[in-house]
Amino acid sequence: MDDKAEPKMRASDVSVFYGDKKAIDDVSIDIPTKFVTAFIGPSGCGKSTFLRTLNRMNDTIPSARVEGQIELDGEDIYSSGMDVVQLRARVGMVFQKPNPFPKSIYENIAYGPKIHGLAESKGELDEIVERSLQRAGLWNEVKDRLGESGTALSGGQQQRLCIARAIAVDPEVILMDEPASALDPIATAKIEELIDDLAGRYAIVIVTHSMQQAARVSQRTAFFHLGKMVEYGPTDQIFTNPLEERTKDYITGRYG
Ligand SMILES: Nc1ncnc2c1ncn2[C@@H]1O[C@H](COP(=O)(O)OP(=O)(O)OP(=O)(O)O)[C@@H](O)[C@H]1O
Repeated sequence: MDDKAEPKMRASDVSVFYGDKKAIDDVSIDIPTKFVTAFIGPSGCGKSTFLRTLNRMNDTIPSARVEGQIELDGEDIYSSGMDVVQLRARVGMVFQKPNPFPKSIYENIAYGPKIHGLAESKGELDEIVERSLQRAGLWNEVKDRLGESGTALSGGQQQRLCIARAIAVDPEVILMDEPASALDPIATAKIEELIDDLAGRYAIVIVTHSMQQAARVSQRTAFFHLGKMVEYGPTDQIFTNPLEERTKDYITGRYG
Protein backbone atom coordinates (compact mmCIF):
# COMPACT_ATOMS: atom_id res chain seq x y z
CA MET A 1 0.00 0.00 0.00
CA ASP A 2 2.91 2.29 0.75
CA ASP A 3 6.54 1.78 1.65
CA LYS A 4 6.07 2.36 5.36
CA ALA A 5 3.36 -0.26 5.75
CA GLU A 6 5.15 -3.57 6.20
CA PRO A 7 2.70 -6.48 6.28
CA LYS A 8 2.53 -8.24 9.65
CA MET A 9 -0.29 -10.53 8.60
CA ARG A 10 -1.36 -11.57 5.14
CA ALA A 11 -4.72 -13.15 4.32
CA SER A 12 -4.99 -14.75 0.90
CA ASP A 13 -8.28 -15.90 -0.67
CA VAL A 14 -9.92 -16.46 2.70
CA SER A 15 -13.48 -17.77 2.83
CA VAL A 16 -15.32 -18.70 6.02
CA PHE A 17 -18.34 -20.98 6.28
CA TYR A 18 -20.78 -21.64 9.10
CA GLY A 19 -22.05 -25.03 8.03
CA ASP A 20 -23.11 -24.48 4.39
CA LYS A 21 -23.43 -20.72 4.75
CA LYS A 22 -20.58 -18.64 3.39
CA ALA A 23 -19.99 -15.68 5.71
CA ILE A 24 -16.72 -14.47 4.18
CA ASP A 25 -16.08 -14.73 0.47
CA ASP A 26 -12.54 -14.77 -0.89
CA VAL A 27 -10.93 -11.98 1.11
CA SER A 28 -7.27 -11.04 0.63
CA ILE A 29 -5.66 -8.32 2.70
CA ASP A 30 -2.28 -7.34 4.13
CA ILE A 31 -2.38 -6.08 7.71
CA PRO A 32 0.49 -3.64 8.27
CA THR A 33 2.47 -3.41 11.47
CA LYS A 34 2.53 -0.15 13.46
CA PHE A 35 -0.77 0.97 11.98
CA VAL A 36 -4.40 0.77 12.98
CA THR A 37 -6.57 -1.01 10.44
CA ALA A 38 -10.34 -0.56 10.78
CA PHE A 39 -12.93 -3.02 9.47
CA ILE A 40 -16.22 -1.28 8.74
CA GLY A 41 -19.47 -2.30 7.08
CA PRO A 42 -23.14 -2.93 7.78
CA SER A 43 -24.28 -5.35 10.44
CA GLY A 44 -23.83 -8.99 9.47
CA CYS A 45 -21.33 -8.29 6.66
CA GLY A 46 -18.73 -10.56 8.28
CA LYS A 47 -16.34 -8.13 10.00
CA SER A 48 -16.17 -10.07 13.27
CA THR A 49 -16.03 -13.40 11.49
CA PHE A 50 -13.03 -12.26 9.47
CA LEU A 51 -11.36 -10.69 12.52
CA ARG A 52 -11.65 -13.99 14.38
CA THR A 53 -9.86 -15.86 11.59
CA LEU A 54 -6.74 -13.82 12.35
CA ASN A 55 -6.08 -15.62 15.64
CA ARG A 56 -8.15 -18.74 15.02
CA MET A 57 -10.93 -17.76 17.40
CA ASN A 58 -13.23 -19.43 14.87
CA ASP A 59 -11.77 -22.75 16.04
CA THR A 60 -14.06 -22.42 19.06
CA ILE A 61 -17.19 -22.46 16.84
CA PRO A 62 -17.83 -26.07 15.76
CA SER A 63 -19.69 -25.19 12.53
CA ALA A 64 -17.05 -22.70 11.34
CA ARG A 65 -14.62 -23.65 8.58
CA VAL A 66 -11.88 -21.48 7.09
CA GLU A 67 -10.49 -21.82 3.56
CA GLY A 68 -7.51 -19.98 2.13
CA GLN A 69 -4.35 -18.92 3.87
CA ILE A 70 -3.46 -16.56 6.70
CA GLU A 71 0.15 -15.83 7.50
CA LEU A 72 1.79 -14.15 10.46
CA ASP A 73 5.31 -13.05 9.50
CA GLY A 74 5.12 -15.47 6.59
CA GLU A 75 4.06 -18.45 8.71
CA ASP A 76 0.73 -20.18 7.97
CA ILE A 77 -1.30 -19.86 11.18
CA TYR A 78 -3.61 -22.73 10.17
CA SER A 79 -0.74 -25.20 9.64
CA SER A 80 -0.83 -28.30 11.83
CA GLY A 81 2.39 -27.28 13.60
CA MET A 82 0.95 -23.97 14.83
CA ASP A 83 0.53 -23.79 18.61
CA VAL A 84 -2.80 -22.00 18.98
CA VAL A 85 -2.12 -20.87 22.57
CA GLN A 86 1.11 -19.27 21.42
CA LEU A 87 -0.65 -17.78 18.39
CA ARG A 88 -3.27 -16.10 20.56
CA ALA A 89 -0.52 -14.56 22.69
CA ARG A 90 1.13 -13.16 19.55
CA VAL A 91 -2.24 -12.10 18.13
CA GLY A 92 -4.20 -10.91 21.17
CA MET A 93 -7.87 -10.09 21.26
CA VAL A 94 -10.11 -7.60 23.04
CA PHE A 95 -13.86 -8.20 22.92
CA GLN A 96 -16.92 -5.98 22.77
CA LYS A 97 -17.91 -6.68 26.33
CA PRO A 98 -15.03 -6.31 28.80
CA ASN A 99 -14.32 -9.79 30.17
CA PRO A 100 -11.83 -9.60 33.04
CA PHE A 101 -11.24 -12.82 34.96
CA PRO A 102 -13.02 -12.89 38.35
CA LYS A 103 -9.66 -12.44 40.03
CA SER A 104 -7.59 -9.55 41.31
CA ILE A 105 -6.42 -6.77 39.01
CA TYR A 106 -2.86 -8.05 39.50
CA GLU A 107 -3.77 -11.65 38.64
CA ASN A 108 -5.67 -10.56 35.54
CA ILE A 109 -2.40 -9.25 34.12
CA ALA A 110 0.02 -11.75 35.68
CA TYR A 111 -1.81 -14.89 34.53
CA GLY A 112 -0.72 -14.80 30.86
CA PRO A 113 2.97 -14.02 31.51
CA LYS A 114 3.01 -16.82 34.12
CA ILE A 115 1.61 -19.52 31.83
CA HIS A 116 3.85 -18.35 28.98
CA GLY A 117 6.92 -18.37 31.23
CA LEU A 118 7.73 -14.70 30.62
CA ALA A 119 8.81 -13.92 34.18
CA GLU A 120 11.53 -15.68 36.16
CA SER A 121 10.83 -14.02 39.47
CA LYS A 122 8.11 -12.24 41.39
CA GLY A 123 10.03 -9.00 40.75
CA GLU A 124 9.94 -9.54 37.00
CA LEU A 125 6.26 -10.35 37.12
CA ASP A 126 5.60 -7.18 39.12
CA GLU A 127 7.43 -5.21 36.44
CA ILE A 128 5.36 -6.76 33.64
CA VAL A 129 2.15 -5.99 35.54
CA GLU A 130 3.16 -2.37 36.10
CA ARG A 131 4.40 -1.86 32.54
CA SER A 132 1.25 -3.38 31.00
CA LEU A 133 -1.04 -1.26 33.16
CA GLN A 134 1.04 1.83 32.37
CA ARG A 135 0.77 1.18 28.63
CA ALA A 136 -2.97 0.65 28.95
CA GLY A 137 -3.29 3.99 30.75
CA LEU A 138 -4.65 2.36 33.90
CA TRP A 139 -1.72 2.27 36.33
CA ASN A 140 -2.43 5.50 38.17
CA GLU A 141 -6.04 4.52 38.72
CA VAL A 142 -5.31 1.04 40.11
CA LYS A 143 -1.78 1.03 41.57
CA ASP A 144 -3.08 1.19 45.14
CA ARG A 145 -5.73 -1.48 44.66
CA LEU A 146 -4.02 -4.26 42.69
CA GLY A 147 -5.50 -6.86 45.04
CA GLU A 148 -9.09 -5.85 44.32
CA SER A 149 -11.20 -7.78 41.86
CA GLY A 150 -10.95 -6.77 38.20
CA THR A 151 -14.71 -7.02 37.95
CA ALA A 152 -15.11 -4.21 40.52
CA LEU A 153 -13.72 -1.65 38.05
CA SER A 154 -15.89 0.58 35.85
CA GLY A 155 -16.68 -0.67 32.34
CA GLY A 156 -14.06 1.57 30.74
CA GLN A 157 -11.45 0.55 33.29
CA GLN A 158 -12.32 -3.12 32.76
CA GLN A 159 -11.78 -2.70 29.03
CA ARG A 160 -8.38 -1.06 29.64
CA LEU A 161 -7.60 -3.95 32.01
CA CYS A 162 -8.39 -6.37 29.19
CA ILE A 163 -6.12 -4.38 26.87
CA ALA A 164 -3.38 -4.49 29.55
CA ARG A 165 -3.90 -8.26 29.80
CA ALA A 166 -3.42 -8.61 26.03
CA ILE A 167 -0.29 -6.42 26.16
CA ALA A 168 1.24 -8.38 29.05
CA VAL A 169 2.19 -11.36 26.88
CA ASP A 170 4.02 -9.13 24.42
CA PRO A 171 1.76 -9.47 21.38
CA GLU A 172 2.60 -8.40 17.85
CA VAL A 173 -1.00 -7.88 16.78
CA ILE A 174 -4.02 -6.77 18.83
CA LEU A 175 -7.49 -7.52 17.46
CA MET A 176 -10.32 -5.42 18.88
CA ASP A 177 -13.94 -6.31 18.20
CA GLU A 178 -15.98 -3.15 18.82
CA PRO A 179 -13.97 -2.44 21.98
CA ALA A 180 -15.86 0.71 22.91
CA SER A 181 -19.42 -0.10 21.91
CA ALA A 182 -20.45 -0.94 25.49
CA LEU A 183 -18.86 2.22 26.93
CA ASP A 184 -19.98 5.79 27.56
CA PRO A 185 -18.47 8.66 25.49
CA ILE A 186 -15.77 9.54 28.02
CA ALA A 187 -14.61 5.93 28.42
CA THR A 188 -14.78 5.58 24.62
CA ALA A 189 -12.54 8.62 24.16
CA LYS A 190 -10.01 7.08 26.56
CA ILE A 191 -9.99 3.82 24.61
CA GLU A 192 -9.52 5.72 21.36
CA GLU A 193 -6.59 7.68 22.84
CA LEU A 194 -5.12 4.44 24.06
CA ILE A 195 -5.41 2.84 20.61
CA ASP A 196 -3.54 5.83 19.24
CA ASP A 197 -0.77 5.42 21.84
CA LEU A 198 -0.44 1.70 21.13
CA ALA A 199 -0.45 1.99 17.36
CA GLY A 200 3.25 2.74 17.03
CA ARG A 201 4.14 -0.51 18.75
CA TYR A 202 1.70 -3.14 17.48
CA ALA A 203 -0.41 -3.97 14.46
CA ILE A 204 -3.93 -3.13 15.60
CA VAL A 205 -7.10 -4.25 13.86
CA ILE A 206 -10.38 -2.82 15.06
CA VAL A 207 -13.91 -3.74 14.06
CA THR A 208 -16.22 -0.80 14.54
CA HIS A 209 -19.78 0.18 13.76
CA SER A 210 -18.82 3.80 14.00
CA MET A 211 -17.42 5.40 10.89
CA GLN A 212 -16.41 8.40 12.99
CA GLN A 213 -14.39 6.10 15.20
CA ALA A 214 -12.74 4.43 12.20
CA ALA A 215 -11.87 7.87 10.82
CA ARG A 216 -10.46 8.99 14.18
CA VAL A 217 -8.32 6.00 15.10
CA SER A 218 -7.25 4.21 11.93
CA GLN A 219 -4.80 4.80 9.12
CA ARG A 220 -6.17 1.95 6.99
CA THR A 221 -9.81 1.05 6.45
CA ALA A 222 -11.35 -2.04 4.88
CA PHE A 223 -15.02 -1.87 3.91
CA PHE A 224 -16.94 -5.16 4.04
CA HIS A 225 -20.33 -5.84 2.46
CA LEU A 226 -22.20 -9.15 2.25
CA GLY A 227 -19.12 -11.18 3.14
CA LYS A 228 -16.84 -9.52 0.62
CA MET A 229 -14.15 -6.96 1.21
CA VAL A 230 -15.25 -4.28 -1.22
CA GLU A 231 -12.43 -1.81 -0.75
CA TYR A 232 -9.29 -1.36 1.33
CA GLY A 233 -7.05 1.66 1.46
CA PRO A 234 -5.75 4.63 3.43
CA THR A 235 -8.52 5.78 5.77
CA ASP A 236 -8.49 9.34 4.38
CA GLN A 237 -9.05 8.08 0.90
CA ILE A 238 -11.82 5.63 1.86
CA PHE A 239 -13.74 8.41 3.59
CA THR A 240 -13.12 11.23 1.13
CA ASN A 241 -12.62 9.60 -2.21
CA PRO A 242 -13.65 5.93 -2.28
CA LEU A 243 -13.15 4.08 -5.53
CA GLU A 244 -16.21 1.85 -5.24
CA GLU A 245 -19.82 2.94 -5.48
CA ARG A 246 -20.85 0.62 -2.61
CA THR A 247 -18.26 2.21 -0.30
CA LYS A 248 -19.53 5.66 -1.24
CA ASP A 249 -23.12 4.63 -0.51
CA TYR A 250 -22.15 3.30 2.91
CA ILE A 251 -20.03 6.22 4.06
CA THR A 252 -22.65 8.71 2.91
CA GLY A 253 -25.20 6.84 4.99
CA ARG A 254 -27.27 5.46 2.14
CA TYR A 255 -27.40 2.11 3.92
CA GLY A 256 -26.01 0.36 6.95
N1 LIG B 1 -21.52 -18.70 15.28
C1 LIG B 1 -22.19 -18.49 14.15
N2 LIG B 1 -22.94 -19.48 13.60
C2 LIG B 1 -23.61 -19.28 12.44
N3 LIG B 1 -23.63 -18.12 11.76
C3 LIG B 1 -22.91 -17.10 12.25
C4 LIG B 1 -22.16 -17.22 13.46
N4 LIG B 1 -21.54 -16.04 13.71
C5 LIG B 1 -21.89 -15.21 12.69
N5 LIG B 1 -22.72 -15.84 11.82
C6 LIG B 1 -23.30 -15.28 10.58
O1 LIG B 1 -22.25 -14.85 9.73
C7 LIG B 1 -22.54 -13.59 9.15
C8 LIG B 1 -21.48 -12.57 9.50
O2 LIG B 1 -21.59 -12.30 10.90
P1 LIG B 1 -20.54 -11.39 11.69
O3 LIG B 1 -20.92 -11.38 13.12
O4 LIG B 1 -19.17 -11.78 11.32
O5 LIG B 1 -20.84 -9.96 11.02
P2 LIG B 1 -20.47 -8.52 11.52
O6 LIG B 1 -20.22 -7.72 10.30
O7 LIG B 1 -19.39 -8.58 12.53
O8 LIG B 1 -21.83 -8.08 12.18
P3 LIG B 1 -22.11 -7.12 13.41
O9 LIG B 1 -21.56 -5.80 13.01
O10 LIG B 1 -23.60 -7.13 13.51
O11 LIG B 1 -21.43 -7.72 14.60
C9 LIG B 1 -23.94 -13.22 9.62
O12 LIG B 1 -24.87 -13.63 8.64
C10 LIG B 1 -24.11 -14.02 10.88
O13 LIG B 1 -25.45 -14.34 11.12
